[in-house]
Amino acid sequence: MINQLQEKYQLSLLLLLSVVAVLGISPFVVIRYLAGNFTAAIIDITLILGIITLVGYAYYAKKIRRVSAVIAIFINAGVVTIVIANGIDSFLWIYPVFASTFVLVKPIEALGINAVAGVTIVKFSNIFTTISEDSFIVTNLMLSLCVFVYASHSAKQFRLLEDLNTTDPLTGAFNRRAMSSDMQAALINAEHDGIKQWLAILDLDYFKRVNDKFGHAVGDQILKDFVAITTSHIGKYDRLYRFGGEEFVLLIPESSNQQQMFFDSLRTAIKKELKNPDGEAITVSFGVADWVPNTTADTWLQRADEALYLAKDRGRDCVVFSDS
Ligand SMILES: Nc1nc2c(ncn2[C@@H]2O[C@H](COP(=O)(O)OP(=O)(O)OP(=O)(O)O)[C@@H](O)[C@H]2O)c(=O)[nH]1
Repeated sequence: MINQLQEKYQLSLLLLLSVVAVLGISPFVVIRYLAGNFTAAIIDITLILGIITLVGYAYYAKKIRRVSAVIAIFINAGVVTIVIANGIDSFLWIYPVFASTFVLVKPIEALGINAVAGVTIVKFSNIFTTISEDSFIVTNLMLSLCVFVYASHSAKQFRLLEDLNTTDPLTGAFNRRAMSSDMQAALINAEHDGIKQWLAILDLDYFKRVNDKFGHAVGDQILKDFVAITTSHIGKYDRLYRFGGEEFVLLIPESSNQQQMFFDSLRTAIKKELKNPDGEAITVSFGVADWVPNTTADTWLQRADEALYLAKDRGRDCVVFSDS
């Protein structure tokens, strides 16, 4: 859900790479055919059709990572086959293919795939009667290592960008952007498989008094403590978002029928662990709405907000469920 940015980026790279590959390989189908080298022409056509099919599948099925890995293996197998079949004439294809592998899969996986392809070429092709085996190995190692360093660095930058894009800088909870895309995914899943899902708005009680009495910096620390405590009590797939100010949203994508107990025990745990500097408990009010057919992001939040309003009205420090 959170990896949408990465997925979009990977898909655009995949499309670009496939266009470059198709434009680059297509002329060779004609050249090999005219030269009477039908095996090479058939391998080239297979590569082009394979790449178009796989990229088309990735685009429509949205299985970008898996298909990228298949394409990486496919083009490496293709280059190995063509170098073994066609010899020195096709040798230079190794370099763009090995470099492209780093665009398709994780750097360490690309190193592995390239290593297998390189060793296969060394073992089975006859190109080393024309070129030096040492040069082949050293130039490939240099290429792979340089691209490996670049790709690793770029992957790290991407993770950072993704964190900045989806995380609230003060508390470390997910932000509203992440919440919107996760809610859309949760709604699609619920609509598709009918699994009950829950959305709760959690609002710290009388937080203004905390700020007024202890100052904004202490208020900030309490918000961070709240996130740390809540996160430690929720499930692996449950997600906490900062909705704004001292309001947070908890999205529970799959759940048992024990929701009343779960939210109450979470409320009690927060009350027990979240304290102001005088040691007094800070309480939280919960407004909870379950997923019902035809729920939209807006109606879901609205129902949870109405339940929260009732929780505040009933004296705070309690859980109120929307009655749909
Ligand atoms: N320290 C700090 N305070 C914040 C932040 N965001 C919002 N607040 C404060 O949260 C307080 C919210 O106050 P109110 O909306 O009146 O709510 P409340 O005092 O919690 O009262 P109830 O919600 O009715 O229980 C305000 O004082 C805001 O300044 C933040 O990032 N840091």
